[in-house]
Amino acid sequence: MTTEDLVQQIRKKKTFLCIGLDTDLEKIPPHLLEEEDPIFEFNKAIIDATHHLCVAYKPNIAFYEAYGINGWKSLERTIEYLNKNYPEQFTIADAKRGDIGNTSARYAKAFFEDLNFDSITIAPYMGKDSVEPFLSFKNKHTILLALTSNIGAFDFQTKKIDGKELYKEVLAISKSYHGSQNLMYVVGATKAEYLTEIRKIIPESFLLVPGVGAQGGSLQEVCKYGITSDVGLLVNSSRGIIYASTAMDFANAAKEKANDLQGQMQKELESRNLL
Ligand SMILES: O=C(O)c1cc(=O)[nH]c(=O)n1[C@@H]1O[C@H](COP(=O)(O)O)[C@@H](O)[C@H]1O
Repeated sequence: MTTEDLVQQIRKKKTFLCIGLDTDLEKIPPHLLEEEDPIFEFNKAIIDATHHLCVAYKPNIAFYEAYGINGWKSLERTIEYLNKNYPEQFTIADAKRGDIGNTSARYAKAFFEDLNFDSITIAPYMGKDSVEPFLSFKNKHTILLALTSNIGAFDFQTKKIDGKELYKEVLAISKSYHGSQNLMYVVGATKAEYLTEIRKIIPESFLLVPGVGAQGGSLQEVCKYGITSDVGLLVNSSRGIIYASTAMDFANAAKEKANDLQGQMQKELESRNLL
């Protein structure tokens, strides 16, 4: 999917919500455990109930790898279901990969070609040759971790090197990578006040912003500091939406939560004349 297609979807649906499919057998409604593939059945129900309220889905790969071959099969069925039934959705493999060049090239093949995701999250720590193999895929997007939502972000990301915070170096240096037009960045919603500085370095790039909902980030603050004329934001919520209820009505409860966020997003877009 191109960035232009994504922007068009955001304007059409009046939402920049990304729903995180962090599907955990210990948290899904117990009645689903009787199904042959409970993870897929849960995802399918959530997707069918919420697709009109969001523009992206982000399965976090850890939640699938945790169940071995069966988990991987559930992931495969989920991305196939999305690509077949909702091809307008932007899909994010939250895999946080990145390795020496030839290994990164294999990760890229796995997620972009075999599974056919639109994008993948990547850790920038190993540098240029670990990121560029992902950037060589046309209309596929590489979402580089810049300033993450967790407390550990302060261990390294905000530390200064030659007087400049490391996350700012990640943003500035990555712009020189071959294929950098395919880059997006992760900035945690819990770090919204940093977005003013971030936008000085990457004024237009799309940001994946997790941390609204369970981690307490504010959608309004994220918009205040991070929104662009093309919106430039995908705001993710996982647990806050998908685990709204563990009863039979779980998909409907998830829809209500997504609907609430969509309404707030529409308000933010309308108040800035971005629709
Ligand atoms: O790359 C991510 O998506 C990510 C980056 C980050 O800085 N913080 C963060 O929470 N995430 C992911 O976003 C999701 C957040 O989930 P909730 O806190 O349940 O909404 C999880 O899948 C995290 O792994």
